[in-house]
Amino acid sequence: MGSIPTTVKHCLSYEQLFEDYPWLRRWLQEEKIITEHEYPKFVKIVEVGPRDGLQNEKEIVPTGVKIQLIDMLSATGLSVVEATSFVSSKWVPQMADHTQVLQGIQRAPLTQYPVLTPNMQGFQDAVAAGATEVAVFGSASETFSRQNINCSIDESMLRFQEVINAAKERQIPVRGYVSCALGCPHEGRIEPSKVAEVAKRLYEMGCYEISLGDTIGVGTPGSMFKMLQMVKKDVPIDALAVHCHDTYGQALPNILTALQMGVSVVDSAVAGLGGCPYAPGSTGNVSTEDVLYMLHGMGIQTNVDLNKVIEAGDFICNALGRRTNSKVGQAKSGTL
Ligand SMILES: CC(C)(COP(=O)([O-])OP(=O)([O-])OC[C@H]1O[C@@H](n2cnc3c(N)ncnc32)[C@H](O)[C@@H]1OP(=O)([O-])[O-])[C@@H](O)C(=O)NCCC(=O)NCCSC(=O)C[C@@](C)(O)CC(=O)[O-]
Repeated sequence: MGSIPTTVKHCLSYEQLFEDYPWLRRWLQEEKIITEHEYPKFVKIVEVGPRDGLQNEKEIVPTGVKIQLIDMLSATGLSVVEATSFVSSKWVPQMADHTQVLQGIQRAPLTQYPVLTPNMQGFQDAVAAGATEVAVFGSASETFSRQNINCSIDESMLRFQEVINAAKERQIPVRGYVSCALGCPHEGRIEPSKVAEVAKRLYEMGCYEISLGDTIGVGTPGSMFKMLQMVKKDVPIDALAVHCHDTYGQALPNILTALQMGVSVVDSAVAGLGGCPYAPGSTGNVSTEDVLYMLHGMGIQTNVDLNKVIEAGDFICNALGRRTNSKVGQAKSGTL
């Protein structure tokens, strides 16, 4: 029997075939013809600890501590550190020092420091304070939208459009959040089609990335899969991020599910800090340390130094007088 011509050999190599046609692997997986997964080679971590992590703290965290935390996180190699929120201090007193924080940090050249801006007032204040990236935050739940930002989903979209238009004029990138993507503290289950609708609106309005928030951490790999399957029909997978709170201990499996579906941006908070003041019962975000440990163990690159994140976690936990929520942080410090 003669040797197989090179072109045919190539056709016989699945890896080559998948490299040439990346959609083929996903289609075969979705049709359940193959069950192996292709993971992204690089994952971008969006560190939300200084904002989402601290916004719900009862005692006001000194501005100097927030600044030192952000500076320590900047030194880890993180390319995004969400710094603060330009929201009403009556609603979220912990973020009242937004301007001092943003102006006090030492910006690393390759790191972005987005801030939350719910409306034009927040946007203008953020720009005056030197913000170079902002985020608008909507919800897939009507009730949560009213509780969190005091308006309906439709009204919020009008406000966000104004912010996005003004940001475009200044070439300021805008990130979009969709809260309650896997459940709402008031309405319970949220239809994936509703999440997809809100995500699509934000994307079409000009948000470069849409972060899908499991605000109260009730999702499972099953609900994450169904939700993402719906959303990715309307928003390119490359423009999606996942933002998982760990209330029911499902954050890492949920993130793994998202990675298997092609998501390559993950929000997390150092030491697993956090919770939304308007989401009763929600606990902290998945910890950055645990996400990094999982990703690095899988051979996925992040350009983030895990040991330096653990140091930042130790610093903020000492300042708050509390034990880290990160399993990796606990294991490394021998306090498991
Ligand atoms: C959106 C508002 C401001 C509406 O609040 P409102 O009371 O409806 O606002 P308003 O337009 O009626 O104005 C009332 C007062 O607020 C002031 N005001 C108006 N806008 C601002 C502003 N930007 N900054 C500072 N002050 C502001 C405004 O100037 C006025 O002041 P007064 O005349 O009474 O002295 C309010 O509801 C608010 O601040 N909400 C923020 C809630 C929040 O920060 N939640 C946590 C973040 S979301 C989250 O954590 C979820 C996420 C993103 O992590 C993803 C996930 O896990 O799902």
